[in-house]
Amino acid sequence: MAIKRYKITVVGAGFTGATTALMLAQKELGNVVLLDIPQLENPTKGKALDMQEAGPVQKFDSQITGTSSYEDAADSDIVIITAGIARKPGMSRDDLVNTNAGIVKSVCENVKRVAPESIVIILSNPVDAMTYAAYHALGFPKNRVIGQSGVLDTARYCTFIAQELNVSVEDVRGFVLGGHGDDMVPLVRYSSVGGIPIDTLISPERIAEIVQRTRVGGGEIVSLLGNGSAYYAPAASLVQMTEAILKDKKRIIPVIALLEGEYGYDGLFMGVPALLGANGIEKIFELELTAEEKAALDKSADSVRAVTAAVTL
Ligand SMILES: NC(=O)C1=CN([C@@H]2O[C@H](COP(=O)(O)OP(=O)(O)OC[C@H]3O[C@@H](n4cnc5c(N)ncnc54)[C@H](O)[C@@H]3O)[C@@H](O)[C@H]2O)C=CC1
Ligand SMILES: O=C([O-])CC(=O)C(=O)O
Repeated sequence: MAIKRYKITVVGAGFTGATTALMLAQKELGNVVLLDIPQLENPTKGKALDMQEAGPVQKFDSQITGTSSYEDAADSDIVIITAGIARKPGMSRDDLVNTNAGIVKSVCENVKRVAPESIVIILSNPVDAMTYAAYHALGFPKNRVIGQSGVLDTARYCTFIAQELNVSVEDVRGFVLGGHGDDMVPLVRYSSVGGIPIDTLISPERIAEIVQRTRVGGGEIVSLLGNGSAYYAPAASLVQMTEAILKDKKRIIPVIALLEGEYGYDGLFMGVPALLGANGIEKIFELELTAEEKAALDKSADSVRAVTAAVTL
C-alpha cells in the first residue's frame, strides 16, 4: 500500500505565505512547497531551509521546499495563493485590485498547468474579487476555488467578545458574513458564549463597538504595523481551512464561495457559511436573516460587486 504525504503549495513567500508554510509544517499537514518569483528564489530557499531546521526542535517531519519553479508544485493537493502586494496605511484593500488581479491570474495559469486537480485557497486582496479572478483563470469547478476572509474576520470578532467578557476564546462562537471589507456583516444574533447568546451578556452599545472594530480589524493592524498588513491570524485561518479539507473534517466555517442564487446573489464571490471537506466547499448554508441583516449583507454585496467589476478577465 502506497501511503503518501499531502503536498501543499504556498504561492507568495512574504509575511503571510512564510508564516502559513511554517504553521502547516508545525501541524504536519503535509509537505510544503513555498514559491515566490525568480528574483526572490534564494531568499525563498533560505526561508524554507530555516523553517526546515526548526523541525528537530519542534518535532515535525514535513519537508519544506523553497522555489520559484512551478514544476516543484506539480500535483499539489492544495495550493494557497498569497502572492501580491499588501496595503499600507491610508489605502483600502480595493486599491490593490489592478496589481493583484494580474498577479493572481498569472499564478493561476501556472497552477492550472501543474496541479489541475488541486483545491485552491486564495488570500490575496481584495480577496472576494481575487477569488473571482482565480476561478476564471483556473477553470476549476466552484467547489475547488475558495477565498479566505470569514475565518479571520470571525476570529477577530471572537477575540473581541472573549476580551469583553473575560472568557476563553474556545467558548465563543460567531459568524461574519459578506465581503472582506469595512461593511462585512458580523451576525450578532448567531453569536454565543458557551451557548449563551451574547446579546444577553453584552450591552447593545458595546456590541455595536465590537462589530465596528471587527469591520475595520484589518485596518487597525495596518495602522499599527505601518508598512504592511496582518499575517499571523491570516496564516492561522488558511491553516484551519487546509486542515478541514485534508482531514475531511466537514467543518462549517465562513469562506468566500461562488454564489449562484444563495442569499439572492448570482455570480458573486462572497463570504458565506460553508461545509469544508475533502471536496472543498461541499455545501453552502443559507441562514435566515432579518430585514436589517439582509440590508447589511446587500450593502456588502454591492461593494464586492463594484470591486469585482474592476477585474478584467
Ligand atoms: N484575505 C485576507 O484575509 C488577507 C489578505 N491578505 C493579502 O495577502 C497578500 C499578501 O500579503 P503579505 O504576505 O503580507 O504580503 P508580502 O508583500 O509580505 O508578500 C507577498 C509576496 O508575494 C510575492 N509575489 C508577488 N508576485 C508574485 C508572483 N507573480 N508569483 C509568486 N509570488 C509573488 C512577493 O514577492 C511577496 O514575497 C496581500 O494582497 C494582502 O492584502 C493579507 C492578510 C489577510
Ligand atoms: O487589512 C488588510 O489589508 C489585510 C487583511 O485583509 C486583513 O488583515 O484583514
